[in-house]
Amino acid sequence: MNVSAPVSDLAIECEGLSKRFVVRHRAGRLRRRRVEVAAVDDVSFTVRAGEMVGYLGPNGAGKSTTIKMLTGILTPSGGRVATLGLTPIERRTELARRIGVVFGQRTQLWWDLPLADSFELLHHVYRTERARHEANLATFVDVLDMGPFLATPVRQLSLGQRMRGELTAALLHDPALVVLDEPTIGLDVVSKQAVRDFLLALNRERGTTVLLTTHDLDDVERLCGRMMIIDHGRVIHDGAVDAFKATYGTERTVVVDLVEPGPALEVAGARVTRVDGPRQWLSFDRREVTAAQVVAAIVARTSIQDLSIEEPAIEELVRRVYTAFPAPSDG
Ligand SMILES: Nc1ncnc2c1ncn2[C@@H]1O[C@H](COP(=O)(O)OP(=O)(O)OP(=O)(O)O)[C@@H](O)[C@H]1O
Repeated sequence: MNVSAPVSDLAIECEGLSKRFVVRHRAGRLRRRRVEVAAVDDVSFTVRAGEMVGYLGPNGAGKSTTIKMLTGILTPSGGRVATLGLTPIERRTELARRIGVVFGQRTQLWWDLPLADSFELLHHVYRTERARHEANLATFVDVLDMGPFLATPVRQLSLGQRMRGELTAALLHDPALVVLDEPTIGLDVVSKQAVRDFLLALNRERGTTVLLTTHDLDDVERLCGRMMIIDHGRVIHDGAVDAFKATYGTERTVVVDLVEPGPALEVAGARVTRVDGPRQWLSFDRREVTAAQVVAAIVARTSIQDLSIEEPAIEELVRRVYTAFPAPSDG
């Protein structure tokens, strides 16, 4: 496919991209009804080389389906897509050498072999230069702290250890673009941080383009300059993370565990939205008060045992986008 801009400028380009699945629903005891699902519906966007973009959406929104089309796993039902200047489904092998893909739920590691053996096998699969392979591996083992479990069979690794292995497997061949599907899902705090730091360094030091799907707004906030939100197959928001937060992500919630259950706390600028025994949820607009002010006001009134600050969930943000810009009727 000819793309209008030089390959080096655009890592991903899709226009009117769609994917429809036909599913059969039970209709009565014997009959089944064919129902068409528009998993991705007329999606257009570009990602410049060197960008880090978050692709967010609730369950079933169409994130994985988009990624599968970008990487040549699924054929689009309509529209066009170019990844690193190539039509993915036609140039799958060539593309595979130039991109890295991590699907959180699937593995590209050999289950029964020690982790290190998978890396060695991938060196042969990608036919990377030995010196480059060794140098990359040494860096990744160091940064992701994989030394202690390199000799462990993959099936015995914890989820966090395996995810570090998956990232390494996807990046050993120096891809220009890495596509990550839920890279931090289910990870403990330490592994999450290790994965995020690693991706940031990769982008900063090597200029690798990163597209990641996630449910986790925290991932996007820490990693990406830009976020797209997909819902029911359509991109309903595409813009800078900062601007989005300033518009939609202004509400925060302090969750506080009191030493003793008590009446709803009264704190200027915050309101109690839920009480469960000694635990209370206080929501506030961070343009009006800071979390520190809310916490200080609580501590001045009562003794607390613990507290945390919650970000709004992606489902809530999607709702706010719709409230601000009601979706056009599909008619
Ligand atoms: N192979 C398939 N056959 C039929 N329907 C499918 C298939 N794959 C996905 N779908 C449907 O397409 C829609 C989008 O699914 P997709 O997996 O892309 O969403 P997602 O945003 O990645 O969700 P999640 O966050 O739950 O992984 C859903 O309604 C899903 O049920």
